[in-house]
Amino acid sequence: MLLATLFILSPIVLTIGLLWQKWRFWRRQGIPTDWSARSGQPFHISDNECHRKHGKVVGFYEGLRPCLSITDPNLIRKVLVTDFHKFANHRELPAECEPIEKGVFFTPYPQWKRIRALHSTAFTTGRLKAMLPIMSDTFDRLVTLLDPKARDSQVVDFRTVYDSFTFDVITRAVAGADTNALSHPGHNPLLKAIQLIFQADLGLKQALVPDLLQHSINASVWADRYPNPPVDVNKAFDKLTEVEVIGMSMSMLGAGYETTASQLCYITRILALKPLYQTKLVHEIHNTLYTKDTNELSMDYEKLQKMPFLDAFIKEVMRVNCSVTRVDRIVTNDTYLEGIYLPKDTPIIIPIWALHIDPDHFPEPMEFKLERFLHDNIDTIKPYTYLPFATGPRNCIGYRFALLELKYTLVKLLCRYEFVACNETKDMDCFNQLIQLASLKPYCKQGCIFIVEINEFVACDETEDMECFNQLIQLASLKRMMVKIKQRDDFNKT
Ligand code: HEM
Repeated sequence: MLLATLFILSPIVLTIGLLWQKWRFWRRQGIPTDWSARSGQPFHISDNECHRKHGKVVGFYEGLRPCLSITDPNLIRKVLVTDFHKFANHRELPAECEPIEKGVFFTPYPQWKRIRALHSTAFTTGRLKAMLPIMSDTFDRLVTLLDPKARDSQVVDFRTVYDSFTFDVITRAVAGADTNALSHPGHNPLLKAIQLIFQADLGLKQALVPDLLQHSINASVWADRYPNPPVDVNKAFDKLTEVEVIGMSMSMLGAGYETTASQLCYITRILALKPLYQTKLVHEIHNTLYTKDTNELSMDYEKLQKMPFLDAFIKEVMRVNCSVTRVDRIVTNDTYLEGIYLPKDTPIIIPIWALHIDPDHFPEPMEFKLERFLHDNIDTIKPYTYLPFATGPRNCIGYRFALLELKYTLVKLLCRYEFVACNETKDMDCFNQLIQLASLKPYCKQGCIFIVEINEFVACDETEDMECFNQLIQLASLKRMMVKIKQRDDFNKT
């Protein structure tokens, strides 16, 4: 009897002992451990909660695997920049799924180095300047869509509009394909296929099944629009296999349209809610771009770089509303990070949003204050605390393109339109505060508790708001951005 009991109990005891050993990994090293159930909450919320509660270096577990999350600027510098080769990779895809795994985002070091170098040729200053006509032409399509709505002061869902706009810009500029998503916002098959790739619940492999995507890209790369592609780009493409070219196109399209569209949504919302910024930006546009002799506005790459108010405005929008709320790195081989032992394959998380709203780095973090990024104050921002595009050798390859597109589009929009907050725009603001409020509650561990608290708060608001808010929580991304648009009559049209 005793033997039988021992026989049954020993594997259980052994398993518990093993788990105990594994789950003491961080404690043994004196690193605070976050035990909260992270599932059910968007990353930015759980990351922020975890750092508010435990400090700037926190361990947690994904199953048995230890993971480290850091908001300490010195450690971030080491991981992203100075010791880059030890932490060079993003997480791998769950299953083999060509061609996206051959794209620059997922390719592991050292192969990544070659691919990244070839891709970088697409974002030199010369090439960015050459992309301005594409942005201009695509903006004209946007105007065709928005003008009738602006004439009637309609409420527009800018989410769908900007998704199509940025998708057209990126497909034309980076993949040399023109799918004209703006002609039917929300109904473009290629855009839908790309969106599927990023719906986590479908699984990447399944989402890639539509041949449509590959065929579209294959057929269109450097087709009609670029019968004679620039020599340097041709050379770069020669050095990539066909799968790598497709992987690259998918990485660029995927990484390049939604991120930028989200920022345009946030920009539009802030402008609508704080009209004073529209006035100030219009003032700067007028002072910088208006030519007295010709009585016209002229815009080029250099002039756009010399607009400090515009620059600060966009930076502050990106601080509070990151498109990418966290980045990760994987430890390449067993190593130490400032005395912390990290076995091979340990994920390291850099929670960008939590970093951006840390009051140690940005006083009154929830206040929209673009002064932080104006010349007189910029030096007060500590290095490695503001990272909308991350930093170091594996930072966002398209960040200069994205900033150019944001600035260009914002200036053109403001020359033509005025944005006015409607009820739904204001609700969004309230929802954002709610998310932040909830995220500051240190002991709100589960998604359900989180929602109960929201329910209490929302009880006096309309049901529709709740629906919209739930979408926000679930997807941690913007589903809609409703703002009223009006024709501007106080400005020369460009
Ligand atoms: C506002 C817009 C954008 C934001 C906020 C953004 C942000 C980011 C961030 C945070 C990363 C991760 C960097 C890291 O892991 O260290 C990233 C990577 C990347 N981004 Fe962007 N991005 C934007 C627009 C774009 C655009 C327009 C393109 C393409 C033209 C692009 C292409 C990429 C690619 C290919 C990577 C992977 C780089 C690599 O692993 O070497 N992004 N982006």
